[in-house]
Amino acid sequence: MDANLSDDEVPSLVQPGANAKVVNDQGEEIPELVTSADDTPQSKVPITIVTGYLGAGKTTLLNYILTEQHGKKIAVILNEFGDSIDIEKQLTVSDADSTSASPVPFVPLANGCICCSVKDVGVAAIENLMEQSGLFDYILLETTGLADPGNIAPMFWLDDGLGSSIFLDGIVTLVDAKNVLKSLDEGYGDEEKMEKRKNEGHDEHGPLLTTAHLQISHADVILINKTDLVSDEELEKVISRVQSINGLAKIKTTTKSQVPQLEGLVLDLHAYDEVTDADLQFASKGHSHLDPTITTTTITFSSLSRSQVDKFDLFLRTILWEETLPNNTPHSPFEIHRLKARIPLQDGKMLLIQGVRNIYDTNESKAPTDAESQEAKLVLIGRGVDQPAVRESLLATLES
Ligand SMILES: Nc1nc2c(ncn2[C@@H]2O[C@H](COP(=O)(O)OP(=O)(O)OP(=O)(O)O)[C@@H](O)[C@H]2O)c(=O)[nH]1
Ligand SMILES: [Zn+2]
Repeated sequence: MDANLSDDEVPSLVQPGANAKVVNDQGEEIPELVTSADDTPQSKVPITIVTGYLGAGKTTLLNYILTEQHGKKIAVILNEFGDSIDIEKQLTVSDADSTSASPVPFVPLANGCICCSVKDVGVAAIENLMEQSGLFDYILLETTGLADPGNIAPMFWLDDGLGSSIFLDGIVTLVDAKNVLKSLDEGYGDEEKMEKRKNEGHDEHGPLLTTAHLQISHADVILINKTDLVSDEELEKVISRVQSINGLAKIKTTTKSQVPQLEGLVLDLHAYDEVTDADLQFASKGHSHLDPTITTTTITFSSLSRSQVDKFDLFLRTILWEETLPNNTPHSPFEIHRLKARIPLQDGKMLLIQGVRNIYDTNESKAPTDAESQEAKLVLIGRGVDQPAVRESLLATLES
């Protein structure tokens, strides 16, 4: 399977403005802000997506969790989300079969957990599973080694049908310490592969994105596993490389996927409903350009007035939906995988923004406490995000 997915393969349900189209006098479509979900009600079941390259230790992690004391009834789903084309097929199948679908087979496990091993059923399986809710209060979804979390996450984050019963808690990516550098370099310097992609009509620039990049750039927690197979020196190299790609994720090293604690590392991450000061502080500690393909960049600026909020929103829509900069500012191509922002407002409130690929969600929260940074921060993960033009264009848009 070709794991290097491009934008035109993003399933239509996550396209911006797909639900609501507003047209102005000139007949131009005015993009609508993705409206934020209300605070997650208690009845919603959290889902953690466990991803990672082939053999990285995903199943080992799930088995470890199921034998640990965590006081939760966890449903484990082994799934094979392929690329977006498969997801669309799965959605169609789920519609056609929803009345006749047989109940998902459950296998009882230790600790009151249940396992439901479904392959190639995708969203339909989870919907069926939800009909049995009450049986469990947490879902762990193991995706295949080739899945792109950037395609999977939005289905659980914003899709209304599913969003009503479950919510995306976070994405945990397992990394094989022994093999990850090789996987990340796979697309680099491979002229033949790049030529083939160009001929297929992909707009490539620079080294190819590998599946390993996609899984690291979308992660909220990264577990660098199999530490027993590498030297301390090699491990340091892996940590630096992973950090240079994704400066937002929490990074932990593990052997046999044995995480030091479950809470906050695998369960209850709240990665999509909170944007903490600490998250962003970590990202802005500075980064090296160890990976030529994907990096994290942090743009800081001062608090915004109400009228600047609209300008900020215009900037976001332009970079996320048009993959360009406002006012035709010249720039090299860029592609944003993940975004978080925490923006103090001059009226004392705080704007919290989350994004995955081209969808984003804005929430307003109470004023920051004295201990928290009063500086506005926008963190971007993706390719080409650290070019000066992005920062300059944001500042110019805010001042316009
Ligand atoms: N040496 C070593 N082996 C490990 C470690 N963690 C897992 N393994 C082994 O690596 C192999 C793959 O682990 P899995 O947990 O099945 O990996 P996975 O990510 O689920 O693999 P796929 O589902 O095939 O993508 C198994 O034989 C594990 O026992 C570790 O920390 N060190
Ligand atoms: Zn597995």
